[in-house]
Amino acid sequence: MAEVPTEILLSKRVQEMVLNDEEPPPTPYICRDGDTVEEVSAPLSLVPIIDLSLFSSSSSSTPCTKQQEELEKLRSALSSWGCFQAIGHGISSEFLDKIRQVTREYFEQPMEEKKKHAKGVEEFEGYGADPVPAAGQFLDWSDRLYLQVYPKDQRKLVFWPERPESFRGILEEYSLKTKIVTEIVSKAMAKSLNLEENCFLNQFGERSQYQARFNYYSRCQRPDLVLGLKPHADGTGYTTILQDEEGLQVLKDEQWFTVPKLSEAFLVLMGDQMEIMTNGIFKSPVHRVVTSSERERISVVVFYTPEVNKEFGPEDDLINEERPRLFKKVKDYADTHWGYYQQGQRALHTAKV
Ligand SMILES: O=C(O)CCC(=O)C(=O)O
Ligand SMILES: [Fe+2]
Repeated sequence: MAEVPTEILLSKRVQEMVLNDEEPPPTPYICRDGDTVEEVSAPLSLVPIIDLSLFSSSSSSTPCTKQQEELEKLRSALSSWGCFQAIGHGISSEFLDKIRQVTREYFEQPMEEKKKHAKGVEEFEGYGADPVPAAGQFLDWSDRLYLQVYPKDQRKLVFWPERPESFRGILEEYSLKTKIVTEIVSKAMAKSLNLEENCFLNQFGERSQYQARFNYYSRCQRPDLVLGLKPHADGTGYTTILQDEEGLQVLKDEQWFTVPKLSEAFLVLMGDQMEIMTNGIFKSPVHRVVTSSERERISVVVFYTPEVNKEFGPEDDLINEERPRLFKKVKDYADTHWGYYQQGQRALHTAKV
């Protein structure tokens, strides 16, 4: 088969190729041949579950025993896995189903409808795929809609779908609700490290960034050859991920652990910037998405990142003789991260002292 240039492939959607029966996947998507790392399936994978409802009465300065136990569980989860499944977050299961449903409806629309919000191959926002990666890097077997949500004055509404009609309203509501959850999580993370509860919120700043990414992972005839999303760590502060089917895997102890499907939960996953702020105590885990030959998968991801141009670094109280400073103060780390990501590499070393 003749090689199709990457730019041409990226101007066409994976979903389109699957619907047109243009499989097996073209070469730039083939990245798994000979992949030998062990995979641990969902029932056996013990991704920690944390009940956020135990933290919401956080005004009290002396946490009760149950809260204290959950804080310890949180600290241990983030120091080993770098992620946890959040329950008790205050967002109803009906609403989570609603956003999953509207995401599916969005992607199931005809291609012309989605292409109304298409991004250029070098842009971030809008409907399409990631910008063209560095030469020799693989392409992801997925399609996305990527939107800046907060600060509100940064929204580019031209990319916000008008169909399904309920889409914008549901995204607005989901963003407001996840914003509240990130406040609870940020405070709980601080308390779990015996820090002042607002310290991370202050580091993220008043104009912290929320980007929403809606992912559509088409089924693939050869899931053994492609990945929905290549292995990477997030360049964010942290990320929340709502899924409707299994497919996300987190690397721990040199094994891929599948994140189990829990309809009432979403995954909270540390990005590199939380690893920096906690002086390396919390881990930003490598993760990836595998595809299935039987069903497609959607996920709704919110990237939560410190405000643009704001310097941040390890909390002073986490630097001591036993744990010397590991990271410098940095700013706009997400940009550095992106440059490395496009070459299939991590950027965390650039922040090391
Ligand atoms: O779709 C998922 O489950 C994970 C998405 C992800 O890791 C990302 O968008 O960075
Ligand atoms: Fe990610």
